[in-house]
Amino acid sequence: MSVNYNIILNEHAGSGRSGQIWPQIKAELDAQHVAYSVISTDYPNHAMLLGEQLAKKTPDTANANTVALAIGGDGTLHEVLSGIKKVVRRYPIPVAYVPVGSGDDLARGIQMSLDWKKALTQILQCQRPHLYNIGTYDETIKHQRGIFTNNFGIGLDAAIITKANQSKTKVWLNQHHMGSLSYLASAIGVLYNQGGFNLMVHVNQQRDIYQKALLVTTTNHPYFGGGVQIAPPATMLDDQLHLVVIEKPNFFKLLWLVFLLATHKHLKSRFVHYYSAKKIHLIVNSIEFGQVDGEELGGRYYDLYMNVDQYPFWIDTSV
Ligand SMILES: Nc1ncnc2c1ncn2[C@@H]1O[C@H](COP(=O)(O)OP(=O)(O)OP(=O)(O)O)[C@@H](O)[C@H]1O
Repeated sequence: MSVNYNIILNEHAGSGRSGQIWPQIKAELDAQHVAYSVISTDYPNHAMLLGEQLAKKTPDTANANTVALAIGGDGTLHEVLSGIKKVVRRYPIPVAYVPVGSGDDLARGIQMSLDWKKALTQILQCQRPHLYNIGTYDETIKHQRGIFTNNFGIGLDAAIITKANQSKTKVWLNQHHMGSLSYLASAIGVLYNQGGFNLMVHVNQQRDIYQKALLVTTTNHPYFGGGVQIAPPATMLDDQLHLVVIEKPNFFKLLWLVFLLATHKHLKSRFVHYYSAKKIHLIVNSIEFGQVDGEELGGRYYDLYMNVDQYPFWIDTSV
């Protein structure tokens, strides 16, 4: 099947690494006589509008050969897919991305190559769409709906992402091809300052109340923060959302928890609670940082309903 790739390019992803690599990607596409068009983002969140425009102009027919190809990080793919999903379609447009951002956690989550050349091959040699889980959310206080390919986080992870996105260290680490460390670098200061908050979790018939939640992350796959395995058992193929709640211990136990997290043993800790379900309802009645796929939501209250859905990706990770 001959495919037409509609490229949405964020040259700013990976603190500009994406823009540096793009000429090489273009040369590869031209050498392989791939059919494509390309539009660059002009401002933050522009990829969402470009995704929406693509969904509006693409005929809603079976066997359409359009693929939306994001070039950037997880945030760029998130924006493209969010824009596409604004348009109700019978036949969804498959999405793909070349992971050239800072964290690239989705690529890790679906076991896609983190090397852009190999990742491009996994896209170009794909023969059919592959269905993966995505999350959908409905936040009823601010009446905000959306999707997440990776995770929706409240508390510590969101505070770390907010700090990383504002830090000069992220730029330096990206320039030295260590972008995934940028979240770790920001974690150090935030760990000490982040307070515990009140959380209600409603999953299936069960309601749990936490007085001092520190991190509340609902995820589709194991990774957040550039390769940290927050939910090791999660997979994007199991039709489930995975929720990890970490309660705030004292500072020394927190350092021990960080060690457990680094060695993937944190789920055994009494401060860590793990849920797996198709639907998750969370209430947070204090103002806490939030993040969706690494994009900052700012500080806010939450009355959050999340569901699992599926979406076609034009990526063949067996290549
Ligand atoms: N033209 C632009 N000017 C400034 N910012 C832009 C522009 N286009 C996109 N952006 C912003 O760039 C940000 C970073 O993109 P993205 O999240 O894809 O990369 P990253 O943060 O480096 O990687 P990751 O999400 O994988 O950690 C997004 O918030 C996006 O809105």
